[in-house]
Amino acid sequence: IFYERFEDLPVQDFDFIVVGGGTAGNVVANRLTEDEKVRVLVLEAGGSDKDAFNSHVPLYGRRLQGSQYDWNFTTTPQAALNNRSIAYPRGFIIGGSSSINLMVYTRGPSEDWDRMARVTGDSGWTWRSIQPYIRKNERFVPPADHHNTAGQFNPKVHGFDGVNSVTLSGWQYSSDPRVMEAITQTNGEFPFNEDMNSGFQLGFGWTQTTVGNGTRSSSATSYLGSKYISRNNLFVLLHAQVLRLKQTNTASGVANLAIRGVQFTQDAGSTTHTLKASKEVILSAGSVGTPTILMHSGIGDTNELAEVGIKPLHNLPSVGKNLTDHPLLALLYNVNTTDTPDDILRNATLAEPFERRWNETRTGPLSSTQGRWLGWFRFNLSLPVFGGTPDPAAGPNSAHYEIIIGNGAGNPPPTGHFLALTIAIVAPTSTGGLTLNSSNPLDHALINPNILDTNFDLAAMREAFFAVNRFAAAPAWDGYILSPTVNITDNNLNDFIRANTGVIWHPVKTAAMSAKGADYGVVDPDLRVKGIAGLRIVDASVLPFIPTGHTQVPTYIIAERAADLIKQTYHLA
Ligand SMILES: Cc1cc2nc3c(=O)[nH]c(=O)nc-3n(C[C@H](O)[C@H](O)[C@H](O)COP(=O)(O)OP(=O)(O)OC[C@H]3O[C@@H](n4cnc5c(N)ncnc54)[C@H](O)[C@@H]3O)c2cc1C
Repeated sequence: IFYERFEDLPVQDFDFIVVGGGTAGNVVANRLTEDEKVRVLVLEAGGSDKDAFNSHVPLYGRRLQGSQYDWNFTTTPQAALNNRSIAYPRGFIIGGSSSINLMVYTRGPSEDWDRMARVTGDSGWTWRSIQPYIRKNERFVPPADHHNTAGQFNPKVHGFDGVNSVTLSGWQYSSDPRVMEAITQTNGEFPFNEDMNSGFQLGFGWTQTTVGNGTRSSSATSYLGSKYISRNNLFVLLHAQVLRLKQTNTASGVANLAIRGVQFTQDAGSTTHTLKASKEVILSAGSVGTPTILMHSGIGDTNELAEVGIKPLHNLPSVGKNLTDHPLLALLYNVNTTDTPDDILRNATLAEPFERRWNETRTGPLSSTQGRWLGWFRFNLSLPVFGGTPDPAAGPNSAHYEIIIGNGAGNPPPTGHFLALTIAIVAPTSTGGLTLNSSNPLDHALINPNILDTNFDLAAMREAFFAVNRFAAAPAWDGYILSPTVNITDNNLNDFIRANTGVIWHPVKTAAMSAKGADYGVVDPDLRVKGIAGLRIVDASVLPFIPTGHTQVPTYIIAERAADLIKQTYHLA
């Protein structure tokens, strides 16, 4: 049941307290409360998604950025991006970032998972081992327009009985068949892949999204859907911002440190409450929230904490380190058609009939995202431009860059119709970090993804730019693409990249998993915090490498397995 005020909670003793009702946190809360004897409290800083219209309409997904449902973080000035600070959205709403993201569904290549298993020494993370968790999460459903999807995905590699809806686009645009034509015309450089979620990702395929019945499927709409939230052992307290974790034993010495207490506020710190879990606290506040809470609790690099006036409790220098994200560069092309969502996105009057249609039938252009196709490709690393960098990819079948084909501009200017060919570098080598600005847990942390810091990442962006130009030059686009919206030559390309690159909002690694006994990392492969009893981390921050794909599905998979690991520990049903 959802609660708005601490005073309304009917009980105060819980087996588990989940910090953050986001993508991962709601999975854990759902699975643990399958056992009726277990009582779970979720503390979520944001509010309800009920009236968040833009969160439910797939086409309007971008409108959540910068809204009341966003934490509205910004990065520190990014040296390689002309010192620009860029917006760093994270969901401030039940469902977390799954309620504000762009819904792309990618599991990454099998090599991502096998590398994670290898490095952490836990075979439970291999591609083969995680298959049951993919199935527990995924419910593949027909698209909103019920078109024939034969050849657009491979049903053999999908789950149809999970909790979280996944589908193909339910609205077709005239650009779509041209993509297929361009694929066949580009001499095998950009091959077709029927299903990038099979474990083999390379090539172009149709975008799969976390949408069902023309509506966003978030961890809130799915894992906290009506049949689960009505459980009388599941309690979700909204508007509850966790400030710190609290030690719950008094014995000194790291080996005995136990943390099962949580201090939180519902009124920006005027009043605080402290609750204790009898079994575990599960930290699921995301790649920004989780290291921030750890550090304010005295868990992190002891010297750095002392510098901002925080009393160190437990030295774990990897907390907040190695923050990594995917650099993103959108290339817009003017097109010779009005069959794009640009008009709907910029003009409320033109949007009105489509909104009515969506309200009545959950169909039409609002039922789908702008993302049409995704392509995953590798560079020839022997090119001098890469300067001998060892292959940063997870393996020989894992991509270095991604091309996202979107219909229409993300934020359309007042006139024009567009095709967006957006580049993401999915095997970046730059890493940054997250540190505290002050000892006040209500202050935002300093977030530095250090985008394009390395020569490899800049060279990769340049090469991907040339690749996109080759794809856009295919005859299939004759009469459709009129021109790029900006004139870029080899000479001004670096300037263009530095002035326009952003991120795709996939921060990871800030509380990374490492092998048991490793002298780095924050959690063991079973996601328990190293050297602390009673505390686990379950969210994107534990990923030890940035996925070769978008991060929500890896997060869901980690959360599904984490729930199983917790159940095993306590012999739960
Ligand atoms: C704009 C945007 C677009 C994206 N697009 C895609 C996409 O298309 N496909 C994809 O795969 N991935 C996408 N991602 C990334 C993906 O959504 C995230 O990687 C994933 O959702 C992270 O899940 P999480 O559980 O780690 O964190 P979150 O889902 O962010 O959950 C963290 C939760 O903790 C809460 N919280 C934080 N601090 C506190 C605190 N102190 N007290 C209480 N609660 C707290 C937050 O409010 C939030 O609800 C996108 C992300 C963004 C922001």
